[in-house]
Amino acid sequence: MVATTAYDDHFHDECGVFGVFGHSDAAALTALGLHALQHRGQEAAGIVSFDGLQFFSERHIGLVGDRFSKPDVLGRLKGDRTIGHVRYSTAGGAGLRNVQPLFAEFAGGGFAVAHNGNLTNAHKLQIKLRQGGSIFQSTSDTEPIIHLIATSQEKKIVARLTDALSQVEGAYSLIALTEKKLIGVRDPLGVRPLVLGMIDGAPVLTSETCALDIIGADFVRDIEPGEMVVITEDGVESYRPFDPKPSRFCVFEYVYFARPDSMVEGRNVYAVRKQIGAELSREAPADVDLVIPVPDSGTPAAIGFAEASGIPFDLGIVRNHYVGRTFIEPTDAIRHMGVKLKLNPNRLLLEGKRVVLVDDSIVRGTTSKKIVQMVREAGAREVHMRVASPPTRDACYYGVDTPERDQLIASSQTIEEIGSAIGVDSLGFLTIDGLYRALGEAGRNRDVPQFCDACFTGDYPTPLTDRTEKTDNRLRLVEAD
Ligand SMILES: O=P(O)(O)OC[C@H]1O[C@H](OP(=O)(O)OP(=O)(O)O)[C@H](O)[C@@H]1O
Ligand SMILES: NC(=O)CC[C@H](N)C(=O)O
Ligand code: SF4
Ligand SMILES: [Mg+2]
Repeated sequence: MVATTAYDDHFHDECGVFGVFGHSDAAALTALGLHALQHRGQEAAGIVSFDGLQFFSERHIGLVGDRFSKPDVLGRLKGDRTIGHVRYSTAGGAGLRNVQPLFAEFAGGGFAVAHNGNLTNAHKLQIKLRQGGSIFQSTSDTEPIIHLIATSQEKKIVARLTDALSQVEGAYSLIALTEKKLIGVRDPLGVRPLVLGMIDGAPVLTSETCALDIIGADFVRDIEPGEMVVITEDGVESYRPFDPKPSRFCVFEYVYFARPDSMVEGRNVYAVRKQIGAELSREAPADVDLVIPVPDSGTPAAIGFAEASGIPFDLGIVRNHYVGRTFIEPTDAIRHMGVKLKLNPNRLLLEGKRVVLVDDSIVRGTTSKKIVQMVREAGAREVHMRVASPPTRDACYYGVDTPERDQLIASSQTIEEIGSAIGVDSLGFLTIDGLYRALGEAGRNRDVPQFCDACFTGDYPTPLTDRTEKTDNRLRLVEAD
């Protein structure tokens, strides 16, 4: 049986995109770029290329390395321009028909699109489009964009895409490939990242700079919120098709999602996480012998906590790196081993010690409870916990697959109650202003918040139309993956 592990309760990464225009190794570079973005989505991956005559598409369930490392697969992706995607589904299920890039034949030629984000009015749009005659091939929230482009009254693809995107709500960093163009666009709030790079004179668009590093491309700049870049053989052109708005980049990218070695909106993610740990040590100090990270996601904040507090840092929990997000679970007994499949206490180090565990976030609290128990059983005398983000009280609708609000422990329990539920001697969270300070701000601007922080504050920066209108979008065809 292939089942989801006990870790499936948490915030999942989202998706990653990568595109290159005008390079003889386009498909191989894209596969490498997607490999660097694997942390953003492990369910499926896909690449579409164009060779001047035809488009080629390879979309597979599974990891990039498993599916896109073979010469025959890359050999089928002919041409000097490609776009690719790694997916963690937020809408429509994980089946192959929802794996991106999505592709459509328009009157004006082929069109492939890869999307990071999630649309909050996709169901409503789907219903309206179906009533108008559209036939949907997937249940992905990305597909309505294709139908909106197809039915647009505008002439040129850039105007048609703008027309389509002006009707969608939510978050998107998109890249699209046509016969003549590679297009990149970020939603007006810039919730998800997108950067421009350059390799051997060929422009690259991708989610994070770590995907530029792996192929040796230079980082050129972030695509701005609300900006559309159109790359052709003549170069890179920039458009501002939407009304300007104050940006609301996802603060959780800094806390958890982005890779620590990426530069995101001008900040190094690792440096921000260390700064977050330093803020946390000032806001919620702990009188202990050791700072222990919950690996890997809690490690940079724990280093920052230790440096700022002067308390020694040590690896009191060791992680098994070969545990995937989903794997074969032969029996229930093994499934119930839960967190031990992934994490193991470093007993000699913990015995008799007062320790503070530092993790990036508490979602349902189930992992934290098991880790605390495990560290106590390994002999720790006191176990305190400090969390490098505010309590997660609300779900995300912008490209991150989160449990619903009622599954989030902080939505119904106070910090003291969470502390006793997970069994710690003391529990402290970073405040929302502390998080903003770690990002170099004086604090959260209540009138015009500088980031999206809705999962901490409930302050959603766009309408949540499908949710508020309870739009029904039942899956009519259920396919095997
Ligand atoms: O409060 P809980 O619901 O129990 O879970 C919280 C944990 O879940 C995430 O890690 P996860 O184990 O998913 O993966 P990671 O290795 O990416 O940190 C997160 O980083 C916390 O460590
Ligand atoms: N996590 C994402 O960004 C996913 C993109 C898109 N919403 C999908 O479900 O495929
Ligand atoms: S709700 Fe949270 S995870 Fe989602 S975009 Fe906003 S800050 Fe990021
Ligand atoms: Mg974690």
